[in-house]
Amino acid sequence: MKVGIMGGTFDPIHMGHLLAAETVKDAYKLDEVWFMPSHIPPHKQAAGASGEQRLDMTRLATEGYQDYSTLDIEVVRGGVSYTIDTIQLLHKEYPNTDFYFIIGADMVNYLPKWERIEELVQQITFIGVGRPGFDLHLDDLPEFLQSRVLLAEMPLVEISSTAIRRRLAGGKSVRFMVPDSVLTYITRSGLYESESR
Ligand SMILES: Nc1ncnc2c1ncn2[C@@H]1O[C@H](COP(=O)(O)OP(=O)(O)OP(=O)(O)O)[C@@H](O)[C@H]1O
Ligand SMILES: O=C(O)c1ccc[n+]([C@@H]2O[C@H](COP(=O)([O-])O)[C@@H](O)[C@H]2O)c1
Repeated sequence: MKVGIMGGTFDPIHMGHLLAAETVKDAYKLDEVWFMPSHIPPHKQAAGASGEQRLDMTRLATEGYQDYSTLDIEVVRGGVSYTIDTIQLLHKEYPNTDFYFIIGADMVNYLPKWERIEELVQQITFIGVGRPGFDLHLDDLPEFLQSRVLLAEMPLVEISSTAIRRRLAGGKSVRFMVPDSVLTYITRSGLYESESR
């Protein structure tokens, strides 16, 4: 089985994440995509919403799609969510599955700084997608990475969780930027009413 892992802070999950997953799934004929909220992201400030809230929103966004699901493994593990630790666990639990890690162009450029990246690229293939404001090409990456990163073309989506949080704090609409079920959750729980970061 071929499974895409869409890792993220998902604070909140938005249409850019969902479209990236779908485009890669289609381009590389993956059987499923598993969305995986991190506990503490390795390279940025801790999330605004709690791990449980980000899991709830991710579950709402993926439920009802039989080829999408949500993995709670990093939130349950706690601590800083280094991908190398997670992938080692996933390989143990699913020895017959090929994993592909889906990332946006910002993360492709940042790959050389990932924890134990030399080891990680031996264990997983990355698939990068475009994101407005970030160049997506592999020439600047070290050679050991270039052959382990595939690219997929996707319609560029100029949406970020940061912009969504800002809009909500400013009382602006984010309808159609996030799934309706996620918007209802945000509104009911009063998340992002003020700008925390
Ligand atoms: N609009 C987008 N198009 C393509 N990829 C995206 C987009 N938004 C996020 N991604 C990718 O999805 C993954 C998870 O992103 P993340 O949850 O950090 O969202 P974000 O919008 O970048 O958040 P923030 O604005 O809080 O930094 C990353 O690999 C990121 O590059
Ligand atoms: O393992 C690392 O060093 C590492 C560094 C940066 C990002 N990641 C992972 O990449 C995914 C996207 O990261 P982020 O911070 O954009 O949500 C998420 O699953 C992170 O845990 C992992």
